[in-house]
Amino acid sequence: MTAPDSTTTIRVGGDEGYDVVIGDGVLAGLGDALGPAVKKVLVVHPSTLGARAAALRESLQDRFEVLLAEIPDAEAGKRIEVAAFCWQVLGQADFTRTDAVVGIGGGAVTDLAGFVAATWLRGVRVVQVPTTVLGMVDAAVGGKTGINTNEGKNLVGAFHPPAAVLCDLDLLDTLPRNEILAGFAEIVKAGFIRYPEILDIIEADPDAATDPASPQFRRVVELAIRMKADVVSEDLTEQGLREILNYGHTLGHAVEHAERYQWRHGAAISVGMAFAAELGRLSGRLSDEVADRHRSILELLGLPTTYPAGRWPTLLATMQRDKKSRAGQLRFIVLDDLAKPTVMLAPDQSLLFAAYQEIAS
Ligand SMILES: NC(=O)c1ccc[n+]([C@@H]2O[C@H](COP(=O)([O-])OP(=O)(O)OC[C@H]3O[C@@H](n4cnc5c(N)ncnc54)[C@H](O)[C@@H]3O)[C@@H](O)[C@H]2O)c1
Ligand SMILES: O=C(O)C(=O)C[C@@H](O)[C@H](O)[C@H](O)COP(=O)(O)O
Ligand SMILES: [Zn+2]
Repeated sequence: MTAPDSTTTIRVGGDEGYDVVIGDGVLAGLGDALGPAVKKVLVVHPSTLGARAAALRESLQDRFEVLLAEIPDAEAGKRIEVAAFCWQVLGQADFTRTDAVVGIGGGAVTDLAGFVAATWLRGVRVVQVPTTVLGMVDAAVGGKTGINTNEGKNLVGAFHPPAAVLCDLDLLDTLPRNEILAGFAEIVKAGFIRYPEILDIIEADPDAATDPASPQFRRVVELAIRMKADVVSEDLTEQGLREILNYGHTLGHAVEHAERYQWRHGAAISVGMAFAAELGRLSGRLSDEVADRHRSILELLGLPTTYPAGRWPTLLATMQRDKKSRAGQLRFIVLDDLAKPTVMLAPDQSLLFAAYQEIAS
């Protein structure tokens, strides 16, 4: 496999179509992505990317008035108080509807920055600059924005597609290895629900696949983004098809909540996919081979696939608030086979418990 030294552009369709641009150095295109009408720009970033954000301001300030908003790291940034802080900055700077927000950071930052952009004056332009693998392949693409509440994950939010997504692979140079691996949980998800080629590439050589300099990495990242772009182009507001992107998330979000958001999202989703595989197997939909492949590939990547047995009642209670629930009935995404996701409606409590027993530690 030869590494593409060029830039790839994946178009997301729909009423407000936009490009996801992937490659080395693509951040240089940020000024053009913001567009000619924009006068003021708020760059939202975590402290870990303070130097990057300052450099960005330097590079943009001959064309725009640039403000920086440093927010708390990771999930601590996805809170209403942090959104209120950003609204205050925007208000004090007289941001108008022709101004724009830039989110530079991992998925937590792009979710918060997108939410601020969605709500300020009922919606201003946002350009997303994901700096984690997870942000590039999933969070920054698709226009789902939001924050957490005490009761659960992403319970408040809006669909607000970005004007562009710039996936500058150079930004991954400083990303710790455990964050790269956490991002692979969403790449594996894309492999199970749409592109099994992803699974083959990872299994053939996990070290190469997870090395941002390798052609294998570029291939799996692009396949995952293509999958997400195709799905959200067809169903932005999750009326149907988009629910497949929630594979592993029903239990995964409950694990994040139980862990008070101290676990990586990818790690929680890994446990959630192991659980979804068992649901598929025990309900007679999924072969042992495909179900077992979940655990083996996730463990190959050093991701967790088990969770303490005694936590089941708490997890079950939290899952009731899952956004896919309808009239108090739980709904899970499960597989009939590789690349054949479907909805399982109101599964019996005994089936859920039995599936949990299979992943309980
Ligand atoms: N909106 C969506 O469609 C969507 C999809 C998937 C996940 N998400 C959300 O994304 C979040 C998880 O995103 P994440 O895994 O990127 O976590 P994150 O945003 O918490 O970032 C992980 C850590 O990496 C650090 N970091 C980021 N970029 C770095 C870089 N280039 N170099 C060094 N350190 C860097 C951050 O400071 C943070 O400590 C969750 O809140 C999840 O709910 C949203
Ligand atoms: O984009 C989507 O749709 C997804 O479900 C992608 C998920 O990976 C992501 O974690 C998303 O934030 C979950 O959304 P939620 O609506 O279940 O909170
Ligand atoms: Zn996710």
